[in-house]
Amino acid sequence: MFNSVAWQSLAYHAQCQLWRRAFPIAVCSKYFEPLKSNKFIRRHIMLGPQQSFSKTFFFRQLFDQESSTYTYLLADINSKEAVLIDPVLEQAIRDANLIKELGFSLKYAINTHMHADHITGSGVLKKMIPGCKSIISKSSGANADIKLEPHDVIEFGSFKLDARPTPGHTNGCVTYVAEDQGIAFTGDTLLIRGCGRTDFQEGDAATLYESVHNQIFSLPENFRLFPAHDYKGHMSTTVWEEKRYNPRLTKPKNEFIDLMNNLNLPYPKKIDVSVPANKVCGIQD
Ligand SMILES: N[C@@H](CCC(=O)N[C@@H](CSS)C(=O)NCC(=O)O)C(=O)O
Ligand SMILES: [Fe+2]
Repeated sequence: MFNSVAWQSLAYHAQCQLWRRAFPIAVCSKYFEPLKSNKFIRRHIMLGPQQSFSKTFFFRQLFDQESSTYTYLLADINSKEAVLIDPVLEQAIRDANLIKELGFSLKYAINTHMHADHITGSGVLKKMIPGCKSIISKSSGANADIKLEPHDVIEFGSFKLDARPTPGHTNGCVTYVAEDQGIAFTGDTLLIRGCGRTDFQEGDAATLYESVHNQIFSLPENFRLFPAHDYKGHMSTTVWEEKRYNPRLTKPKNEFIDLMNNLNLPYPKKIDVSVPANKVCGIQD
């Protein structure tokens, strides 16, 4: 459980305690102030160990530069069953080629929500890969082969994803949690040091705040989080990090609502084509 960083931190802390005894208050409070509440040690421990993946769990993060969207390919290496989370239309050939090359069989093209900034690849992937089914939540209002109810479980090989409802950015937003791998795919509900906007579709800041605090921040702190977008070059985060450093979601609820209602962001460039197409889970013919 303790890695070398944690041991070093504890050794350092013990050393500091000895110094404190030898030189009370004046010297020590100046130099060892950060250790006062053990924050230093906790930071080292929580930034350290994250759960490793099972030996047969395949994980690949893919990126679409134009929309800054992350797509995730997950698979069971034994059974070869695979899923794609949040595929992008323009990257469908890239994704299908990768799946073919690796010898996987794509069971599901899964959406975290009805995207407003790009067209999902799930419709086209269904055409390209016979047997692949599209998935979105029932509360998204979109059509798909499978419409999820809250906490439905998606299975591929020996792995599963729990569909936690996290409305707020849209009504149908879902965070997919792979409990046994210590990871969650947050869509646009939680972005790294940010969150999805709440000023269109069925956006609601208070609902998003509750979703994050009840469904995401309640996960173990060492869980890794993978969002649907990042605009600053970051790739993943953890529950521990976001609970401390997310500049929006660490605010009290009333301040968060105020901030979200005054973001004044321009609408996504492709909103007028994306939303109608995503209502049917992407282009179908
Ligand atoms: N410039 C982009 C759209 C950027 C944007 O609005 N992103 C959304 C997620 S996609 S629906 C968002 O929620 N952003 C949160 C934020 O704080 O930026 C485009 O024109 O496509
Ligand atoms: Fe979105």
